[in-house]
Amino acid sequence: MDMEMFLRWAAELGVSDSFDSSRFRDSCLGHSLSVADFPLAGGRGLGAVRELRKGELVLKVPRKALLTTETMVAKDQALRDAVSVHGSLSSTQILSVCLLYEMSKGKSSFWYQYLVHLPRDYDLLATFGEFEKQALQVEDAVWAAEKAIAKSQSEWKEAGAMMKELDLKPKFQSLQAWLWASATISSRTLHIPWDSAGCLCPVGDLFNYDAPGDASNTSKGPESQASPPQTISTSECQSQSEKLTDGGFVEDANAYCLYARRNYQLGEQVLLCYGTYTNLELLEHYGFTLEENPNDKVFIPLEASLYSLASSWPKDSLYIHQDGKPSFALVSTLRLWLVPQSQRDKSVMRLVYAGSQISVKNEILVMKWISEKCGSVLRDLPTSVLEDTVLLQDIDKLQDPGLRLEPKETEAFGIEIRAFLDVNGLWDLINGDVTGFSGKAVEFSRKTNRIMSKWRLSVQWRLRYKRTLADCISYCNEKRNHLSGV
Ligand SMILES: C[S@@+](CC[C@H](N)C(=O)[O-])C[C@H]1O[C@@H](n2cnc3c(N)ncnc32)[C@H](O)[C@@H]1O
Repeated sequence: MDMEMFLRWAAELGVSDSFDSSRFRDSCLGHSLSVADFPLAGGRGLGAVRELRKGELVLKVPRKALLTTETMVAKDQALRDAVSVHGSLSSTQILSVCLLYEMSKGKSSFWYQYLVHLPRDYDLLATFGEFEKQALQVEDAVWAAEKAIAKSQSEWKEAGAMMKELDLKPKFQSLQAWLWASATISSRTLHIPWDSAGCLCPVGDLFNYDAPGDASNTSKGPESQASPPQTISTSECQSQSEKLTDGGFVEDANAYCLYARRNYQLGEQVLLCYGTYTNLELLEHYGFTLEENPNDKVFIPLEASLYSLASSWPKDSLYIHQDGKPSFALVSTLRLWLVPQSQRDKSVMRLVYAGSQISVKNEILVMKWISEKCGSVLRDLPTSVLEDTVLLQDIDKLQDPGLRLEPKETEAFGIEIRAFLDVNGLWDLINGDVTGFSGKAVEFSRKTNRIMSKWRLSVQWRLRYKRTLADCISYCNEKRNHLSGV
């Protein structure tokens, strides 16, 4: 019902998924898209209500509906004055303050119908507590979380004077509120050319994420040669569709235009590509990871001499793909590194830069080196793939709203789950119901559930990392066997 009011409000502002927005005053959706729940791929999202073709315009959001610093300031003199005084803040900090200010207006905000549908909580790295952060285990990831947390705190402090000047209520000035606003902006804004902070795009920010590289599928839906169904002002935006497979602000239309990035069948979730991200970056900026991410990269610690040798390949090109294959640059660098310095002559260098194998012996050494390195990284981590798999199952049990644990189940809990229950003082709650006599399901507080979701994401991330290393070991060993003719 609430959602219906929101979609009607958006329709009144001209948001539309139809060629003739004036015919659809009750809802801005229904011609191409509808809001639906996709529990395995992002939760609330947009589904196709008919077959959609790649490149077709599926949603148009007029400029006046967008939440940008510009549109918010245009409606409020006090905000305009504060923004002009605090020009030293970054545009993202300014947009965060504007968003909190707009939230503080409650029902009197022009965007109230949109604001009430924003998520209450986020799982971005900057919102992780100590326990969830340590659960990432891998040094680079823990460091990324620390950096994100510290950045949010310092940005919040810097924006303090502006929030004070706007006389925001204490709850809107809190770090908690700041984390909410900056996570909203990080995970929901779309790019606009006139403000690097981007814009919040009502309805347009309901699209869930599809990794680039998967957009090539054209076989599922109808063939693109068929004559196009009538779509919204296609002519206005078509010239842009080559450049923007997913969407962008179109000056001529004075609106944000979003396009189908591939063919979709009726009922399928319509996805948007927000960019190319590794799983750690997805976690940092959007608060989720993908089990299958063609852009994921696993970095392993390498010797300093290897980095200096790899000057032809940037440091961030030395990694392992999610499917376990070492990157081209990593293999090339190692080929050279494993040749004794005295033998690195012109012919060797030529082979290395051409991306060719130097010799069977060298290639075997390369595969052995990578496999052993991955093995040692895996051994040095506190838990194994198997332990993490069991832990994820246990977290899922704890997250089950109808949770009723048998005593033997809690006795079998591993160290980490015990530590979680200790740190959060939850043993009594668990044990109280373990007797089974109460017949009542264990109910965790909202705060505990939030921590659990983040902890689960950390375990999911590190498990995916370890699986990639294990796959890399198999890949290298297979290659070695093949090369040695085993
Ligand atoms: C722009 S919003 C998309 C709409 C969002 N699901 C909602 O209910 O408002 C982006 C957020 O959706 C979620 N999300 C998007 N794509 C996802 C995916 N493929 N898997 C899991 N979560 C996803 C993440 O929480 C992300 O921060």
